[in-house]
Amino acid sequence: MTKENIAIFTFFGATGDLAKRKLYPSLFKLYQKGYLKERFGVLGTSRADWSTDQFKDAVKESISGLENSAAEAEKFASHFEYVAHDVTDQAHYSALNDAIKGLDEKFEAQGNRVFYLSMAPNFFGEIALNIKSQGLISDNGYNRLVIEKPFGRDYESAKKLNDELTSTFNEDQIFRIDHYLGKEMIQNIEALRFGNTIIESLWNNRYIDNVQITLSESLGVEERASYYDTSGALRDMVQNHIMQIISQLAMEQPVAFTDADVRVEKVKALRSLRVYSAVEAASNFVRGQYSAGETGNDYRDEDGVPEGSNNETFVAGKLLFDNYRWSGVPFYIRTGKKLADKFTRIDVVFKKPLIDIFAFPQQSDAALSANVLTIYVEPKSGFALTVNAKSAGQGFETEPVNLDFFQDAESEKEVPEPYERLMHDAMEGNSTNFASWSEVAYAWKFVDVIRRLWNIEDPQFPNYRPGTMGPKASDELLERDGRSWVYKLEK
Ligand SMILES: NC(=O)C1=CN([C@@H]2O[C@H](COP(=O)(O)OP(=O)(O)OC[C@H]3O[C@@H](n4cnc5c(N)ncnc54)[C@H](OP(=O)(O)O)[C@@H]3O)[C@@H](O)[C@H]2O)C=CC1
Ligand SMILES: O=C1O[C@H](COP(=O)(O)O)[C@@H](O)[C@H](O)[C@H]1O
Repeated sequence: MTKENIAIFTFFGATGDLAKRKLYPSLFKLYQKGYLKERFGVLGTSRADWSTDQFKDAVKESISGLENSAAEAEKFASHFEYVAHDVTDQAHYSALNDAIKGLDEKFEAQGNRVFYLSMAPNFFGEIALNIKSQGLISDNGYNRLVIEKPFGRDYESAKKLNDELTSTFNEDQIFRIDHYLGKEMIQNIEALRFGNTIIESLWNNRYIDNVQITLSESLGVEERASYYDTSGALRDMVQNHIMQIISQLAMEQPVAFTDADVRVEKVKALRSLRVYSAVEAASNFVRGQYSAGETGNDYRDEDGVPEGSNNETFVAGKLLFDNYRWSGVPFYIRTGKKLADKFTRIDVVFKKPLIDIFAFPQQSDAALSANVLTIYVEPKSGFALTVNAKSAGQGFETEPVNLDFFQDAESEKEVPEPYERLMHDAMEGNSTNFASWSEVAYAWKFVDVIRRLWNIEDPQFPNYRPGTMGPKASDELLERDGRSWVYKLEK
């Protein structure tokens, strides 16, 4: 049976892009599924001088197409209220407090509060401090802070932010959103590994040759240059999403499938990630920036990108763990904008059999292929294992064949959107799929070395064409180890 959640949400940045495109539709889906019923309220706030009716209209607009009837949308929107407020104006938090208390009383929310910061990160610390000093914390229900990315821009700034947040909220009240952790197939990594003896027993350096993680995007920087040009692919995708994926792939089996136990293992994995010296970083990481394609612009000529920007729109790298399970197994990663296609996949490449008995005495021309387990995260959800099998026929040739599983359209429909899943988890107090401070800290320490190196070296940009899989140096990174990317473009 679906359990009803009871809470008052306060959305800071309520008129913003993320709130309208993702947060209200996700709350609405929770409402349609019965996780939210009567006892929830939403206070939206930002500087815009909106009335509650205007806010309700914006909410209805953002869920249009999802609702079954106008009455359903109206009923959902009746839980929303708006207060115009500048988060830097301390005195005005009392208005928010009154509105939250009013909603709490109206919807009998028992003092449960979720503060969702969907604003530019430079406001996060200040809002958290004011939530406490201006008395927005309830003393009868729970108080949780959901916080958007980016969490700092290096270790130092992240630490400062964390200190500000933890002066109001305890670690178990802070939910650092990483929407990749809300994706179905990322969550499936744990099921696949710890639910299958045949996989977990081979999940180590005796049997795995290398692991490849690709987060490929076909769009360019679009309208987000002001943010993206100060971030770049390393901070935007590697420090958070890729580090989270890698920690799930590399961690040891948790004692139990609880948030505390999973976090312990993810942190242990990240602690054993080798933090490079500058020299090692230079040889193990490559960056790229896209040029004009047949239609678009060079990145440097995109709207809002400063002339001559050295910001990277592509990263590839090789990561190494210094621990018993993974010593000697490279984890190759790559991500970038304006690549060949939009997809996310993980390829786990197993070692080939030590002896290829079919190659001797020359019974077969074809060498055995390495077994590859591919986790397809998006756009399709599923996994495939390539194994060598005998080709049908008189002779004895082997060929790789696929054992695969893909979710069908029916089950895809059941899969919650990442934000839907994560907001539900936050109400449930389940932080398994949120980044803990220690994970964030270790990820920054790893990334900072590369960033510092790139800040002082002048790159040769642009160095890749749209529609490719990035610069040549990304392929060379693997070729030099006698390997290649499993996913490559057909020539
Ligand atoms: N958009 C996206 O796809 C994604 C966004 N994020 C993260 O989500 C957060 C929000 O992003 P996004 O929605 O795109 O940003 P927007 O710029 O679209 O929205 C910012 C919001 O903050 C409000 N705001 C700005 N200054 C103040 C202020 N002084 N006091 C009160 N309200 C203020 C704005 O309203 P007003 O101007 O009326 O005050 C607006 O509602 C960021 O941390 C971003 O990194 C993360 C992943 C994806
Ligand atoms: O966090 C971010 O992720 C998106 C890619 O997310 P996806 O779910 O569409 O794969 C990326 O475009 C954006 O730059 C980054 O901030």
